[in-house]
Amino acid sequence: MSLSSTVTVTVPATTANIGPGFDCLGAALTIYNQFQFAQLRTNTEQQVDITVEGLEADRVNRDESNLAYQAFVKLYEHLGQTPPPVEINIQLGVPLARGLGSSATAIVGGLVGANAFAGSPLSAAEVMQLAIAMEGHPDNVVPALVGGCRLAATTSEGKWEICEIPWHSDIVPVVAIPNFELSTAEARRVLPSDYSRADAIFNTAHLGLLVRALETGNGKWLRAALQDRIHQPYRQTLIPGYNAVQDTAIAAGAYGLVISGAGPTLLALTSSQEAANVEAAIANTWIEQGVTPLVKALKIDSTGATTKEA
Ligand SMILES: Nc1ncnc2c1ncn2[C@@H]1O[C@H](COP(=O)(O)OP(=O)(O)OP(=O)(O)O)[C@@H](O)[C@H]1O
Ligand SMILES: N[C@@H](CCO)C(=O)O
Repeated sequence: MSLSSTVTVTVPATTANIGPGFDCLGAALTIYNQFQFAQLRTNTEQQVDITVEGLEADRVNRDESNLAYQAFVKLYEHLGQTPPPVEINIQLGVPLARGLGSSATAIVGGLVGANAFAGSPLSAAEVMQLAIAMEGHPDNVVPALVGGCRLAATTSEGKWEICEIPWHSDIVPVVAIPNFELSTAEARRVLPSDYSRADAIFNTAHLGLLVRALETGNGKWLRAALQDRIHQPYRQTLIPGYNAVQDTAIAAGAYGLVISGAGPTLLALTSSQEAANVEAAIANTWIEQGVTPLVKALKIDSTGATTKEA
């Protein structure tokens, strides 16, 4: 099998949970990270040479602890092979630790890059299983790999069943990315380990309604469906100004506003008509609350990770 000498993997950001879909629902967004892998020619024991450029580049590790490299090694370990020495160039467009799936881009980039580098021995489904195992939950890595909005559920054999959730073209995702980080680990620590039957029923009903609302574009359903009792009530306190921004976004015409992934980015869903109003209202209110956000209307990426080999 002929092996590629350079592999470039482009991976979209993702927004996970979307209100009631904690740890099972996520969508790919039109912001991207790029990971380029090339053979490292060296006479030393050096295994990896990492360069990072773009947004917040100085915040990413350049040693063997780098998550994209860890994923690269993981795939070779899975194959029972020693990973080759590799040069990795990372171009960052997805802000780090903001609830937009930056870690998922690194995991997907490393696994997909290693698989292509090794001559594609694993199927897309096998790469997906490895990615979910590395991230610990499917809601970022699955849409990062295959694009679109995806619901993931385990089968009785413990595998993952992935279902595409159609996203109505008039529902616009607006992200408000604040100027501070919140690690997923920290945002998971504040969650309880048990929930009441009432909360379980509440989220089951709202997730069902959300799936239908996303598909049909029914605004009345969407307004009700974005409520959640599993993670948001516990995480809101980690995000200054959350309630004020939510109120103002809804007053400006958003169907609702939720925490993107583990936060602190906030995600408003709105119609294309109201998107500009909602963007301005969120930005002004969060600034009044002392937080400087970057607010952007995005689209759903329908492709997921793409690979170029040279
Ligand atoms: N491009 C990258 N290359 C290497 N490591 C990365 C990259 N992007 C993120 N990481 C690692 O992932 C960490 C952030 O992961 P974390 O799960 O806390 O946030 P997130 O993935 O951005 O948010 P969320 O999971 O809520 O969407 C970073 O601190 C860094 O260690
Ligand atoms: N479902 C995850 C997404 C962030 O990785 C969480 O909310 O913790």
